[in-house]
Amino acid sequence: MKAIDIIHNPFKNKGTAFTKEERKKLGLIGTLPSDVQTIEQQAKRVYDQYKIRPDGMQKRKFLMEVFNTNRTLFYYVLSHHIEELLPIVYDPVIAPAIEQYSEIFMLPQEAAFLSIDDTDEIEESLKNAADGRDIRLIVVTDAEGILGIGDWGTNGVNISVGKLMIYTAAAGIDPSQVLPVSLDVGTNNETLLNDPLYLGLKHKRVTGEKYYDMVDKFVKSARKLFPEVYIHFEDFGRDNATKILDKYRNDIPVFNDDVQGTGIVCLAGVLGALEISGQKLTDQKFLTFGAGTAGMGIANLLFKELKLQGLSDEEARKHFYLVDKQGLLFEDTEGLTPEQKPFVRKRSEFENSEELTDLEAIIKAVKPSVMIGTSTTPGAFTEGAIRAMAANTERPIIFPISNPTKLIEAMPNDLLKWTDGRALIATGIPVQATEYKGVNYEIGQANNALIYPGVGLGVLAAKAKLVSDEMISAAAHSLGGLVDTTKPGAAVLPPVKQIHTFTQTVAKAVCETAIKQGLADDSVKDAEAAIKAIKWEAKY
Ligand SMILES: NC(=O)c1ccc[n+]([C@@H]2O[C@H](COP(=O)([O-])OP(=O)(O)OC[C@H]3O[C@@H](n4cnc5c(N)ncnc54)[C@H](O)[C@@H]3O)[C@@H](O)[C@H]2O)c1
Ligand SMILES: O=C(O)C[C@H](O)C(=O)O
Ligand SMILES: [Mn+2]
Repeated sequence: MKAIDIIHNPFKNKGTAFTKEERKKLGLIGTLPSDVQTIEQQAKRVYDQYKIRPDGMQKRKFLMEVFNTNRTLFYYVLSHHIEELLPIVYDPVIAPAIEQYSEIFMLPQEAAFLSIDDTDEIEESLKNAADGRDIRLIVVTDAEGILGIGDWGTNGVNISVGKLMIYTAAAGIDPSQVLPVSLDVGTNNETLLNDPLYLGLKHKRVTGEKYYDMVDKFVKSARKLFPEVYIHFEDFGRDNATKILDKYRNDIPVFNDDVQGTGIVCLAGVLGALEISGQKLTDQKFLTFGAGTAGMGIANLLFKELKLQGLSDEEARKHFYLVDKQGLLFEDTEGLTPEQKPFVRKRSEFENSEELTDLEAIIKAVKPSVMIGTSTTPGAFTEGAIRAMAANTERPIIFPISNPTKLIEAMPNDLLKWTDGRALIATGIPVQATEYKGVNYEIGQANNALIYPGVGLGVLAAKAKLVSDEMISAAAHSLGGLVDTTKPGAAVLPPVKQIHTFTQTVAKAVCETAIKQGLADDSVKDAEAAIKAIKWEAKY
């Protein structure tokens, strides 16, 4: 290999840290400045440069340069400053980076770009992008529902890249074993279609059979080329997310982060909140505001949990109230999705069912104790609605988790004010602790990023054949007991700064459950040892 190929390969490059011996052996003599640096010195240089960049996007662009040049150094810096850098490489700054992808494009970041216009090239494309690497984990998106910002076509590849960064920084997944994938099926985003710089296919989204055939071809080619690969689906549209998950989940290890990852982090958050309030899950009434991919993923996981706690199917269903664009969802509501149908209510339960299209009126009629917002509607949790909720519930559990920041249903400081400090809150984006009447309230981050890296590490360590409901439930429960709930203002979830530790906890729970269920590879007997064996560290 030529010197230039080594220095320009982010998996191999060590930059100024190549030792004298390595420089000699690799033909790098004279291609670098003389001083040989340690990774600590390089990291200081990177971090100092990062600090002087003026805003989130500039900081992100700078970090992407490091990512493009030297993966080990990038992950060293990212994992040492995870709390500070997470919002830059991931949500919320990832949102404008996706919107501007075509304009600021520099390098394809070793992603695989699959085109619906050339489906016979899918296998070849995956192979080229992997470039001989042993791929164990794929994050794939068709970008129809990027966060809450909608359809971003091939620009959405950034979410695959960003989610994978967190896998490595939080859980120690080997970055040379991952592959971001963009399924380019076209876009319905007019801004992109009219943008001469747009880098994706310039036609409307292909749907129906042709679309599902492409997804299938991708899944089959990926499993053929990389027989153990675990496939994480991200930000597919509402009509496809659960459908695709259900198609594959009984055969191969797959995960839909918006459905399952969000379900796990919200269940963990609700359990954390109930630890603080001292209440029981089976006594709660759940209102999901936004009954789409994430909202139904959350409702379904809470529903399964109620059943695990002894409730019958029928009893458990009674605990749920779904609200979507149409208002409270009833049996006769037009446009129900297959996921929503099992959870709808009867009009006869309410005297004023016709009026239940407005959140405040719904809250007054339903009296929920838990409300989770995945509606992509900023400010939807109004003062009136929240005061109405607080009037019926001592410790209302309120999670406005729509992303990015501009779409959040309410900000924690308002929720605390409107409930006189009684609300138990978690948000999707990171929010600083906030003071109210002398108490410092820590705000838990109910973002699936707290969960999916640990789930993935557990699945990969187990070499799991499938991702079962039991593994999902074990992940949600494993976060319990990590927060000191006796402290006034305690968060409902553990803080991001502890992500390295609790990711291990989640991974162990997932891997142990796989072993117990006979879903792990026969060679895997001890979860902790299996996790340790695959953990990658950012060092030369
Ligand atoms: N924090 C997390 O970990 C996390 C995870 C997944 C999704 N999310 C966020 O949740 C939001 C939704 O994501 P999704 O994947 O479920 O999208 P989705 O499109 O599948 O679902 C959104 C739902 O909200 C409904 N909706 C729109 N306007 C509404 C209104 N005014 N009132 C009530 N409902 C309304 C839509 O009809 C749809 O059913 C996004 O902002 C996303 O960023 C957060
Ligand atoms: O990406 C995130 O921040 C969480 C989630 O997957 C989302 O779609 O909003
Ligand atoms: Mn998502």
